[in-house]
Amino acid sequence: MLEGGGGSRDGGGKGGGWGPRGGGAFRRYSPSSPAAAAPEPSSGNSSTPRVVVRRPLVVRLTKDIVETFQLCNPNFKYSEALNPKRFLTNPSVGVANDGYDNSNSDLILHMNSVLVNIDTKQRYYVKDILGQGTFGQVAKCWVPETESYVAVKIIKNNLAYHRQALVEFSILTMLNEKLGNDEKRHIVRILDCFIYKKHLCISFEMLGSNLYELIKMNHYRGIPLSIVQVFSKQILQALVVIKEIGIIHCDLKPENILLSTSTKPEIKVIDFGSACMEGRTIYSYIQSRYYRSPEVVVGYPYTTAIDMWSFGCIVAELFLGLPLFPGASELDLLKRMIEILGGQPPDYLLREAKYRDKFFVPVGSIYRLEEDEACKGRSAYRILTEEEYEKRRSEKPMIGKRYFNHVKLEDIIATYPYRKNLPEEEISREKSDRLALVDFLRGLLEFDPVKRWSPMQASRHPFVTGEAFTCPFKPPPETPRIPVMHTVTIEHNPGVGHWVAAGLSPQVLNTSQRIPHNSPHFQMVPLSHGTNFGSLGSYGSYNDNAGPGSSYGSYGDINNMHSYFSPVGGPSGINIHRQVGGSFLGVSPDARRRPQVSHGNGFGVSPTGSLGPMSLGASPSQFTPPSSQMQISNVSPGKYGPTSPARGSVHGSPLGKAPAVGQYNRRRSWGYPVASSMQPHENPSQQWQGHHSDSISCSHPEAYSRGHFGSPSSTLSISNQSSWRQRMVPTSTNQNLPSSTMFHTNMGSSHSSEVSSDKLESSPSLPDPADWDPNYSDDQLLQEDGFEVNTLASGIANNLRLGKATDPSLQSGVGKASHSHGRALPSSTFVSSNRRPDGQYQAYPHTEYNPQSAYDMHAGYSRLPPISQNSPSRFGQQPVHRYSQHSNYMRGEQIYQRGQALHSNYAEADSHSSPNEVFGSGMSWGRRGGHPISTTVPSSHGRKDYGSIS
Ligand SMILES: Nc1ncnc2c1ncn2[C@@H]1O[C@H](COP(=O)(O)OP(=O)(O)OP(=O)(O)O)[C@@H](O)[C@H]1O
Repeated sequence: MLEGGGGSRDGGGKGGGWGPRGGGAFRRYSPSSPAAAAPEPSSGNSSTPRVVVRRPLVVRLTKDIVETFQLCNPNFKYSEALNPKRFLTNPSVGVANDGYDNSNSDLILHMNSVLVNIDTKQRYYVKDILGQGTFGQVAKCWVPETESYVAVKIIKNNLAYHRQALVEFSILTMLNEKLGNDEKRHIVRILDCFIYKKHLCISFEMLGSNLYELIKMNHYRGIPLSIVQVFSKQILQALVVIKEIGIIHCDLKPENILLSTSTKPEIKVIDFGSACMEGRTIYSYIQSRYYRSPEVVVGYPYTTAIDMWSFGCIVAELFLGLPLFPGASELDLLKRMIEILGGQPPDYLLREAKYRDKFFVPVGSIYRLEEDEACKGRSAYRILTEEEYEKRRSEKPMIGKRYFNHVKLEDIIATYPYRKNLPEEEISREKSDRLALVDFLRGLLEFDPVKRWSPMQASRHPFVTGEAFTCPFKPPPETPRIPVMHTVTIEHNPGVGHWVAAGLSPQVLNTSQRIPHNSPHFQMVPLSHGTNFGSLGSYGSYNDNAGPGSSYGSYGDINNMHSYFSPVGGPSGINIHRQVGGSFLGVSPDARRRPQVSHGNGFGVSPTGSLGPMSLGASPSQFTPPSSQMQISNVSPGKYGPTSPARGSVHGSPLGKAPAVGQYNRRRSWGYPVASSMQPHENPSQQWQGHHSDSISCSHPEAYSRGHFGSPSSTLSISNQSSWRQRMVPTSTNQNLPSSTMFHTNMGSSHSSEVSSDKLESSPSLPDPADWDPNYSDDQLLQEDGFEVNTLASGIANNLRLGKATDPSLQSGVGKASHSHGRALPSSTFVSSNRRPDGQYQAYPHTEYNPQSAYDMHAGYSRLPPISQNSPSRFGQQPVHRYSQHSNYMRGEQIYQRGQALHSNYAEADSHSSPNEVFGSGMSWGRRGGHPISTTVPSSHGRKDYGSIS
């Protein structure tokens, strides 16, 4: 760079530095200036330009560049808007929604994009992408007012995803309300919800890495038991609440448990996008395979107990660093369970299981009585051998390698290498802790869902409480009842309903649906009129005993008992307009049956205090006047994209989350005939024998009631959570909800929706899962149950429309209320669908790999080191491998990697690490002296190469 001595402010640049501050480098441009007019001669006189090299060139060229330019030209003005955009969304070419959306229906985001909640004027400045998937994108956003970051999930401009996101929103809002400001809350906070450019946006508190990433950072060595214990306790606290309000998460796995940004070891459960209500289980293809419960695998009606199975798998994996059941296929998964745990799913369950014959063969009379002494201990079914399976299905089952040196759970845990240099007394303490762990896992990984411990029971285990473990744990009864009058207040509003101002009912009952007989689940359930319970948490139920239809949150009688789900009243972004007697987001799946209900018979359940009318689980009378009939389309939910837990579905769900496919083969299918999912609760007089117990009886199944959620006065509004750090939305008496996301019930509009949706779904074919999923078969695309078509999300979407269009974007697209249909329909892109031979549709998102996804979700939030794009999230890996079989086993591949890495790394074991070191520098804890992996495969693949586990 030339420095004109004459022009230099410090007299020839002597000691003046370079640039505007140092002077000497530039001077204001002036046409009359000799320097500007003509270069100075390069002779050796005093005005000879000279090269000044004081700081690195790049620094000199860029530091204070704006001021430098302004010095040169006072008219120069810096405008960020003129900067070239750094796109965060890929592809970044706008092809729909006036150029705002890409071909995947994703909102095209770039650095510093601003998302605005039009109602509250809250602005979110996009700084990065935290995750991208079929649902849309999760962006890390800056909120200037609070000077903090939030995670905003921006849903694709697509009806199916939109609906599904509403379900997630509803459920999370409900959970958030339930939790209030509970210190011990371990469920992600939802902060705001709004529509921006036709995209539903949900903002969450910002969290850090997930548990899988944590394990990975620890080189797939288990984390110390003390940490496992802390996390277990917290996850259980979350599960207690989730169960209390009758929700099944359906996708619990390490990836969906995130570390909080606090300095304590604290986790939060995320991703309720697959969740459903107990008793309203539509989809049988749920849960990520490694964490899939046996009853789900064999197709038996499931309950919240499936989350406990997943939880057991997670606990084991946290300790071992490896998944306990890394099944390469469902047969393999079952075989591993049977091998490691001993035993198998009980006969009563197999008898009723939809897919029993796919995995089991009868080896005796299936009608023999379990109590029959001669048959005791012997099952009427045996799992198929690989050969039998192949013969039956004309395809070889995928069988993965075994990674542990031992077969039985007890041995795997006991022989897992201790951390190096552990003092003797530490070793003996850990030995005892491991015994407790085994006992704990036994209660969670119980084949019989009835005997499997509930969250409340598990949380009493010495492994969690830290008490000395001496003998097999006998859990307390599940739902000890407490007198209702001590816990609830009831308002009676004739014609409107009752509101139990406390708690939400945990359990759903729909006795009108298939109830397996001869099942410990159901056979002992003496139902009678008026014995429907709206239970209050897991500690009590309210027995109104007032006759048919008088149950809280349910209606009907023994033959037709229904429950409701009207979860949202609204967090800040959502409003509910009550029309024709009430409106709700998350209508009752039973809507079609409402005519059966007599007006005013039902009761609603409402959380205490802040909630007004219109409850979640309100009586039908509150939702639907006798004269009006909520109609929900009879078409299959899947047709429109089930709101399924099966979002990730590679198999079926139009919401198929392609990105997730690569990691877990998250095959899911559509609903199966919903069977009643009564959750028995034990007769208080009976003592559970824990997992050793054989005697389980069901007393009254609890009617599923829902506390009011979304009252108009509402209260449920997120903005009421005054202590929330991220309080985006000003408390407003006007339901705190942005007009942009107001929902109106639209009675009787289902048919039109059907038509609309049909159109949407008629797009061209996409890859068939059969092409890449080894386990795929058409019959696994589960048929939808006609009744259950109208479930949670379906209800939400089919019967609501986005109202008040203060957001211009609502004039069309997702936000647009269809006059005739009353439905929110995206104007532009929809998930491509593929009509299957069985008449159902499948839709697949056009998700592409996003090379830009080297997201640093940790920066500034977690003390954990940043994770490279290719390492951590099994979801973060986008669909390069989407339709590849290999992609399904990516994690297995990692196991190979682990096997290799272990040998070199274990020497640095730090035996004295404390739990808190997890969050301190490095991962100095959890290192072990060896590893129980028996099969070490040459690691020719890098982490990016997602090879097969087998
Ligand atoms: N509150 C949060 N804080 C930080 N990151 C988050 C948060 N919520 C989500 N993420 C990131 O975004 C990713 C996707 O979020 P989420 O799991 O809710 O979406 P999803 O479509 O349901 O994903 P999945 O395919 O894993 O089921 C997560 O894996 C996580 O990395």
